[in-house]
Amino acid sequence: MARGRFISFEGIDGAGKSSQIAATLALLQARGIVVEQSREPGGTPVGERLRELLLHEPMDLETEAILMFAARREHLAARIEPALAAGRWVVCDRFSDATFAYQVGGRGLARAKFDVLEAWVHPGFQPDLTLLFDLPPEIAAARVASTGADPDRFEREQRDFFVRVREAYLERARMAPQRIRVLDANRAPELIRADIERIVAALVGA
Ligand SMILES: Nc1ncnc2c1ncn2[C@@H]1O[C@H](COP(=O)(O)OP(=O)(O)O)[C@@H](O)[C@H]1O
Ligand SMILES: Cc1cn([C@H]2C[C@H](O)[C@@H](COP(=O)(O)OP(=O)(O)O)O2)c(=O)[nH]c1=O
Repeated sequence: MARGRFISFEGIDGAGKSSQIAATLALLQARGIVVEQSREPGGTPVGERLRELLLHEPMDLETEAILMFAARREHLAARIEPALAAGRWVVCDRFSDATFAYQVGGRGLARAKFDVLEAWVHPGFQPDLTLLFDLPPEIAAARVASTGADPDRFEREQRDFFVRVREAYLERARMAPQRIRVLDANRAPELIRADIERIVAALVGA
């Protein structure tokens, strides 16, 4: 049986990932692919409990980075690896590129420490495809505000933080241009969906 594929969605808060993830799942299912949806931090009982802490409890930066990777280790072991091995695809809202962008880029975690954690938790493993939703932080912030939901610890950060997060995402994309596809997220949802359909169709056919 062919191994499943792992697709991650990335971008600053309010980039518009959520609705496009739903459309992508529908697209894959319409092609007969069995696909699981997940998210980080989260995706497992342990991971969801860590998510509660990470999103709401103030903590030291290195603690934050280690907990992100602890949740990820559990996610890989309990969910992602078994699904891919059984031929199922996994579509995930965020993965390690988010730690590079938020903890290294946004908060200033030493890059060498990120590299150690990443090499420990998933040596040689990366998503087959990452869709990076790129847009100016002020537009994303207006979208987040318009939802009226209570902002979490990350969403409460100021513009400068998201400028750094965005730049780190783009730097990461330059390091892995085959895997990370940058989408202009400051467009109508239908246009973004059309790009995703094209990119995902190529992966299905590959
Ligand atoms: N392309 C778009 N143009 C304008 N508004 C959008 C677009 N995509 C999403 N939104 C809106 O922006 C808000 C945040 O979108 P969401 O998908 O939750 O972002 P994310 O999951 O990346 O944080 C929602 O209210 C959503 O309806
Ligand atoms: C996976 C991950 C997420 N995060 C942050 C980014 C987001 O602000 C937050 C949760 O992500 P997300 O699920 O996108 O938030 P929401 O449900 O509000 O759309 O966690 C990191 O800082 N580092 C990471 O490694």
